[in-house]
Amino acid sequence: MLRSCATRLRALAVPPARRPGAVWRLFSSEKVIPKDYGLPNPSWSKDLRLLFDQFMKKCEDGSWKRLPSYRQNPTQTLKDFQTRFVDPRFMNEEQVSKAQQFSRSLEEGLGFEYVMFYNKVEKKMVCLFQGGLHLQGVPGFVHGGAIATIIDVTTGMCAIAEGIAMTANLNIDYKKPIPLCSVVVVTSQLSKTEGRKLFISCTVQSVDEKTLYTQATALFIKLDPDKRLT
Ligand SMILES: CC/C=C\C/C=C\C/C=C\CCCCCCCC(=O)SCCNC(=O)CCNC(=O)[C@H](O)C(C)(C)COP(=O)(O)OP(=O)(O)OC[C@H]1O[C@@H](n2cnc3c(N)ncnc32)[C@H](O)[C@@H]1OP(=O)(O)O
Repeated sequence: MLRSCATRLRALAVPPARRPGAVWRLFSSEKVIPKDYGLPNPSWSKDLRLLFDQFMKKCEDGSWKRLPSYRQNPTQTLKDFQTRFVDPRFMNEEQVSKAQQFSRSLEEGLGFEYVMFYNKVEKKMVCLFQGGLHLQGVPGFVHGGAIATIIDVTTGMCAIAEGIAMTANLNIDYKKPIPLCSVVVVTSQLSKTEGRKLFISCTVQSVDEKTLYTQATALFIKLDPDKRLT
């Protein structure tokens, strides 16, 4: 398993800016096309590609939607969020412009490789996740903090589908270690809403659904537009 992961990573020896789909600066207009990280790349295993294809098929009737995923939030989304929730005294424009989504900040194939699909009717978010070699905790297995991250991101996107929300509580039961470079399915579902509180359940399972690696519950709170975060 580790060997095949390393083989795929050798295909990534091309600098990021030269890879197809990477962020390109077009010199004439300085227009920047952000890369969508929720699409296959050479580091994706056969398992991840197969599952991706299966979910793309489910998208054809409109019941599921693939979520595009970027390193940086779209400018307008970021502006709206800051204007509504952040005290301007605590904003550092330079830092904000350089900041990246944590789960997308590692090199392709070595960190979090994932794509998410959302079913609006079922209020369900599915994340197909392959944890790379730089996410190691116990030798050969994915670090518990990395597992918590992918759960937070998946439950978080499930919550954000209801409105801008932040994690207030995350409870995780680690039941079996997740082998590095393997593919797992993270499924989260909105189970209950009480006012601004969103209760979300989550499982991390093997592709064949025979192994339950991790189970979690999360509480997200929809942000109150009358309260600043800082
Ligand atoms: C945020 C997204 C922004 C933009 C989206 C754009 C693009 C998306 C792209 C990528 C996103 C990727 C997904 C990322 C997901 C990651 C999410 C995070 O990791 S967030 C970071 C960790 N969380 C925090 O730092 C939050 C820190 N806490 C707070 O800021 C506040 O506590 C809060 C959560 C904002 C809540 O404060 P409020 O003043 O708004 O609420 P309260 O009046 O205190 O409480 C309301 C209600 O909720 C109950 N409650 C609050 N906290 C808890 C808790 N820990 N446990 C249980 N219950 C809690 C409280 O008792 C109240 O209940 P009620 O009285 O019954 O109404």
